[in-house]
Amino acid sequence: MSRIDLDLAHAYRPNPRQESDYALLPLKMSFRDGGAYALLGPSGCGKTTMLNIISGLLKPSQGTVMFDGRDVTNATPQDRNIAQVFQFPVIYDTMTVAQNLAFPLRNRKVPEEQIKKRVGEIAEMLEMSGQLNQRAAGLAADAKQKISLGRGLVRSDVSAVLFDEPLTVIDPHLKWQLRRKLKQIHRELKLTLIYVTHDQVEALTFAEEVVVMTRGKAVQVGSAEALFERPAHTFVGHFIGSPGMNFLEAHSAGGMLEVAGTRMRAPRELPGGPLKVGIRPEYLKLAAPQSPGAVPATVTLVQDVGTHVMLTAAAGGVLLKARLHSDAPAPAVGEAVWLRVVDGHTCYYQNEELVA
Ligand SMILES: Nc1ncnc2c1ncn2[C@@H]1O[C@H](COP(=O)(O)OP(=O)(O)OP(=O)(O)O)[C@@H](O)[C@H]1O
Repeated sequence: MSRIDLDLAHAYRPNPRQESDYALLPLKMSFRDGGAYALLGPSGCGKTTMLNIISGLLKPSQGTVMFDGRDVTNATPQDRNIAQVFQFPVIYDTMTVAQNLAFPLRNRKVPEEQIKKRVGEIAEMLEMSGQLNQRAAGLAADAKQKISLGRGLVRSDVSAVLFDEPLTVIDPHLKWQLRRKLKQIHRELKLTLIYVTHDQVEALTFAEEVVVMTRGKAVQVGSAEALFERPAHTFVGHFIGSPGMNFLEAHSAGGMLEVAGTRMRAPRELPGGPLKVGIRPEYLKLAAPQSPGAVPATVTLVQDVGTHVMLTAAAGGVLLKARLHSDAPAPAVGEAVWLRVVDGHTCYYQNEELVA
């Protein structure tokens, strides 16, 4: 297992001049030895580029990749000792499940006894013990992908295991199980795992730390809780959560804050000038008229989804979402309400970056 340090940028085109020429803007990042990471972001943000640079399939156009302090920028994936699991199964159809799982070990001339033991362990973790002697050709797509996962995890001496959207072909029910399995396997094997996905639920359930990416930038690296409670960038606020964080234009001066046309005392020290106030739907609450931290709003939609009521209300030219308890009486569409937008959970942004 290795600690991985990146200090690099990548442009697919020669002579990059502007930000948009880069698939990855200059970044410095470290992956802890034995950590479970997810690279999360929308299509085209640079996740696969970063993964391929780590594996050695792609050389960064500038900068370095270090494994345990060793410069591996010019090393091949084999030299880096990386295992990779791709979106679609990469297995040998003519071999049995056991032979497929054993393949990476036989390649490395691991003694047969150890191979048998390790293959047995991995098959058990993936609940494939009963299929070990079956030919891969006859198996369903998700069983084949489980073999691919197993082949990625079977060697204990790899620097890291990299996954590129490995659950795409898996049906939703099994996806849930496999995500939990991978987490359990990580706890047992303590491998360094890096997992690319555009699905926040997948990232947040699997990883200890999630790297949130947008347009060639890693905007935040943090735990699920940190990304939820203190998004470092408005993009993270939008992207994480369902629905994402609410944002309102605000202005701060001399200890006072004006939010959506309502002046209030600033709850803590804030930088002066224009700000964005961010509050998650989970923390946005109905409040008494004129109460501290609240702004007036008009209800535009009330959706009772059983576990909670999702309220949509217009304030300061934007639509805010509030997740309310189902058992409390919900206001009606068209009703004038007050919503507490400023409390202990509120985050403050300037130029899209968290400032308080
Ligand atoms: N081989 C290539 N040549 C030129 N441009 C590329 C190449 N591969 C990717 N890109 C561009 O680099 C940017 C980042 O792509 P990348 O595939 O890393 O994103 P991603 O986040 O993995 O997206 P997806 O989830 O769609 O795979 C995109 O603008 C993409 O069009």
